[in-house]
Amino acid sequence: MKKFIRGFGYAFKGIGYTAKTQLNFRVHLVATVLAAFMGYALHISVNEWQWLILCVTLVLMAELFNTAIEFLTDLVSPDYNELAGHVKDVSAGAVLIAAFFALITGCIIFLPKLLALINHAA
Ligand SMILES: Nc1ncnc2c1ncn2[C@@H]1O[C@H](COP(=O)(O)OP(=O)(O)OP(=O)(O)O)[C@@H](O)[C@H]1O
Repeated sequence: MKKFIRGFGYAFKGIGYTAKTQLNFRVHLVATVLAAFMGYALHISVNEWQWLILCVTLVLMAELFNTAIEFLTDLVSPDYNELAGHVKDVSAGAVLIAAFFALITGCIIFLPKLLALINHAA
């Protein structure tokens, strides 16, 4: 049981280290807080909350894996190596796809509500 709880500590340590060292991860955390605030303010449905939570999970997971891959690449290939470059580029591509999915989902959920709000105010 102690080992199981210690595992959580290591996981939080990894997330904390990523937040401390990676600007992109911090940007995604801020975007998460903003999306949650907008979801609350615009009264999105349970279904929409589920999509939002899926987006946040995908993006943060992709960013954590990308960071781990970057660290590992720097460890095994500190000098310039074409393959090491490809490894990092492919990994960054995965984050981009997750972020793009989140952006499109965010537009689908929030744009109609924001437009309705603007129309109502006009
Ligand atoms: N060892 C290397 N060999 C060849 N190309 C590399 C190497 N390290 C990085 N690159 C190239 O430089 C790009 C940026 O790498 P870098 O390690 O700076 O990552 P980053 O995305 O800027 O993340 P961070 O700012 O967190 O370090 C990579 O995507 C890759 O194209």
